[in-house]
Amino acid sequence: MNDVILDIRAVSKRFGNYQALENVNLTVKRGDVYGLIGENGAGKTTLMKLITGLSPLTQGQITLLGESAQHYHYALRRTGAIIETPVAFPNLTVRQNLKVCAIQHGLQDAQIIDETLEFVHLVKKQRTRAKHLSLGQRQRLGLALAILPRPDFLVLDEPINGLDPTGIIDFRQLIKRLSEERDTTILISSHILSELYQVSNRFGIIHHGQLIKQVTKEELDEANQAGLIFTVDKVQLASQTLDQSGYAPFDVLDDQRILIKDNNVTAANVNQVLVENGVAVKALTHQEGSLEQYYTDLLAKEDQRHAKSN
Ligand SMILES: Nc1ncnc2c1ncn2[C@@H]1O[C@H](COP(=O)(O)OP(=O)(O)OP(=O)(O)O)[C@@H](O)[C@H]1O
Repeated sequence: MNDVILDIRAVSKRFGNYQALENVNLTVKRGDVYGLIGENGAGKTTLMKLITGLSPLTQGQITLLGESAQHYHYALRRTGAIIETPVAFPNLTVRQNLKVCAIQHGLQDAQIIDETLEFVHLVKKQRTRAKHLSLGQRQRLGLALAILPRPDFLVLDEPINGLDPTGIIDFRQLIKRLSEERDTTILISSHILSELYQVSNRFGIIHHGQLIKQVTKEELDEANQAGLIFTVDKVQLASQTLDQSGYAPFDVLDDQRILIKDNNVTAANVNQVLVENGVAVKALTHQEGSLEQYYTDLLAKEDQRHAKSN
């Protein structure tokens, strides 16, 4: 079984004299929810258009679902996408839009339309014309059209743009369900990094048309020191106790605080072990890995490096 769904090799894209993408190498593996991050104009949409065949490459090679070059269109049949604004026929109802999509994909079964409507929570709006939907409902219709043929791979360009907080939470759950229940591999971009952090397991950072970093969530958490922080009275004794009890990995942050990096440990258990061994726990905090912090630090370093080399 091939575990690489998308393999981008040395891809460049030029618009006239403007180099929008330069020597991009990126890999999406089966089951990934891959978060693509970058400033306005960094090249995210351009890359997604190349992947979905909406725009031709200037240089390089893209292999999608094992297909490349003249067989690429086979892979596109198994790929769904929302690039920029979702496309639907404004005068058709939600259901009619899905029906047109089903016919285009040679799907006759009415059940697939019902299932899709249920999946995106648009059953009650199925008789509403697309032009009368709210922004969040339109985004959900866009997603419905993209997932109706049950694609193996889904490309979502800023799908949560403009949604209200409930809409964002709703969309997050839809993406998680697509990944967990339907095994869809997803490439998603967003400027809302806290949201991207919650749904993605790997991240790619594009800066001025170059992919400057690919990082897993674990690596990011490690870099950001995510985990449980115990503030204790005897830090050395606490460290010995944790060592002996197998609560690794952990870091002694200073003379009062210890960070346990494993997010799966139960705070109550650690607390009990420490107290039983004569360590008083004064405070306990949960430190989240922050994609935003990681991203801004990385960009600052990158810009510094760039300034030095000029
Ligand atoms: N058809 C085009 N002709 C000329 N330049 C283009 C074209 N499409 C995109 N560009 C340029 O390529 C660069 C990358 O644009 P792109 O839309 O990929 O950025 P982005 O990372 O998606 O940004 P945003 O977060 O603002 O959506 C921009 O400077 C843009 O102006």
